Amino acid sequence: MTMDIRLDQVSKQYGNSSGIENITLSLPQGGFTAIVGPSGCGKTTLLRALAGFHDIDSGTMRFGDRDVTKAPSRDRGATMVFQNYALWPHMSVFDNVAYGLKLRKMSRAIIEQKVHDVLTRVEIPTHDIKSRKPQHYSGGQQQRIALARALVIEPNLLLMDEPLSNLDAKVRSRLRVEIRAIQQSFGITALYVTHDQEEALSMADYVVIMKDGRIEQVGKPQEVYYQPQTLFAAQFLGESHTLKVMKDGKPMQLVLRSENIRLQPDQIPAQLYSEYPAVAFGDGCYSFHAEIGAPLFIGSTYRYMATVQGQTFFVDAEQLYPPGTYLATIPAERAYWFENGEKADTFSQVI
Ligand SMILES: Nc1ncnc2c1ncn2[C@@H]1O[C@H](COP(=O)(O)OP(=O)(O)OP(=O)(O)O)[C@@H](O)[C@H]1O
Repeated sequence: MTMDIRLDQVSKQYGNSSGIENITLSLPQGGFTAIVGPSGCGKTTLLRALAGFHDIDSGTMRFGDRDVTKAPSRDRGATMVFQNYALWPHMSVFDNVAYGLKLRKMSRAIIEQKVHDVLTRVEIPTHDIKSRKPQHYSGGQQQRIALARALVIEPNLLLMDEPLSNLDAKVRSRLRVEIRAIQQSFGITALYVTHDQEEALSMADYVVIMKDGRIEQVGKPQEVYYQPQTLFAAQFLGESHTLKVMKDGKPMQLVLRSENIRLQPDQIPAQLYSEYPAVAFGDGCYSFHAEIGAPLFIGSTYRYMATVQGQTFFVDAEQLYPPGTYLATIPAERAYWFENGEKADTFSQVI
C-alpha cells in the first residue's frame, strides 16, 4: 500500500550540531521526491527520521492517517535502499530478497512467488538466485537486487540514500531511468537523497533543496530550476555564477547560468565608472560588457572564462569566439536578481 506522507515541523539535533530544523514537507502518494543539497545539509538525517532509525526531538510524521512519530521502524512500512547496497554476502540472492517476507511469516509458496516476481520486475534472471551470492553480480545488478529486497514487502514508503553514487557514470544514467520506471510501475511513494542535481532534476516529480538543515525550496524540477526563490537555490542549481552589479543605481546580486548567456562582439571596454559593473536592459534582455578568454572544448560546447571588472564567470556556447570584448546578454526570465541576499522583484528599466 502506498500513501501520502507528511512531516510537520520536524527537528533533530545531534548535541550542538543541528541535523534538521523545522522540516515541513508532504510527499504525495505515488510521487517521486528527491532531496538535494550540499554535504552535511541534513538529507540523510531526514531520511533516517522517516525510516524510524532515530528519534526526532520535535514535530510529527504521518503516513496516511496514521501518526508514526513514535512508531518503531518495523511498524512504519518504510524500507531503505543504501549507497553500498547493504546486501548480506553470506546469503543467496533469493534469501536476501526473501528475508523480509520470512520475518512476516509468509508461506513458502508465497515467498517463492513474490521473490521471483519482484526480481523479474527489476530484470534480474531468477534461474540461479538460490545458488548465487550478491557479490557475483555487477554493481548495477546488486543495486537492483537491493531495490527488489526493499520492494518485495510492499512498503508504504521507499527511501533511497544516494543509491547510485558507487556506480560509474554510464551505469548511473541507465539506472536513473530504470529506478524511475520501477517506482512508477509499483506506484510507490519514494523519497530519494542525492547530492547530484542532475539526478534529482531528471528523476523526480518534486525536488526539495536543502541547506543547513532547512528546506530552501520545494517544487517541480522545472520550477526549482527556472524559478529559484532563494539566492542559495539559484546558486546551487545549474552552472551558476553570482555577479555583484549595479542595477537601477543599486548594488545587486545577479545569478546567471552559463548556458543562458549570449555573446556579441563589441569594441566597447567594460564600463568602469562605478565599483560594480552596470547592467543595461533592452529587448527583454539584460546586458553588460565582458572580456572573453580562450575557449575550452568540453564535449558538446565550448566554455569560455569571462571577466567583468575582476569578477569571473563561465559562458557555454556552441560557437567559436576569438578572445576579446563582448556584450554578454541574458534573457530577463533567466536572470535571477537578489538584493542583500533576498530575492528582488524583477523590474526592468533602461539605465
Ligand atoms: N550521528 C551523528 N552525530 C553527530 N552529528 C551528526 C550525526 N549524523 C549527522 N550529523 C551532523 O548533522 C548534519 C547533517 O548530517 P547528514 O548526514 O544528515 O547530512 P547529509 O546532507 O546527508 O550529508 P552527506 O551528503 O555528506 O551525506 C551534519 O552537520 C552532520 O555532521
